[in-house]
Amino acid sequence: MSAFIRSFGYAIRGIVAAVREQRNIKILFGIALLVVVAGFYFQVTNTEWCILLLCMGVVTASEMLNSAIENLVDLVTRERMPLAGKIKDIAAGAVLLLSTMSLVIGAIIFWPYIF
Ligand SMILES: Nc1ncnc2c1ncn2[C@@H]1O[C@H](COP(=O)(O)OP(=O)(O)OP(=O)(O)O)[C@@H](O)[C@H]1O
Repeated sequence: MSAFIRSFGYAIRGIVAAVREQRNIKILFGIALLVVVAGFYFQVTNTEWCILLLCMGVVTASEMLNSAIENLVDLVTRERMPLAGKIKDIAAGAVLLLSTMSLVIGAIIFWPYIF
């Protein structure tokens, strides 16, 4: 059990490190807060809450994984290398893809409440 609690502590430390290091994650937390406020204001349904929470979790987690990959690449090499750049670009592309999808999902959910 103590090993479980310890690994939970490491994970929390990882979240804190990612938030401190990555400006994008701070922005994502800000957007998530706005979405939560809008969700309460428009009183979205339970299903819509689940979809919104899933989107926020997936986008934030993908940004954290992107940050971990960037750190790993920098650990392996600080030299400018095409492969290192490609790895970082692919990881960043994954975040962009999920963020765009989540933006569209958010628009689909909130559009009928706003207009
Ligand atoms: N080692 C590298 N070799 C080649 N291209 C790189 C390398 N590191 C980063 N890049 C390119 O720069 C982009 C941004 O990378 P990253 O966010 O790590 O910033 P950086 O260029 O390393 O500079 P900094 O970390 O100081 O902001 C990557 O998506 C990639 O295209």
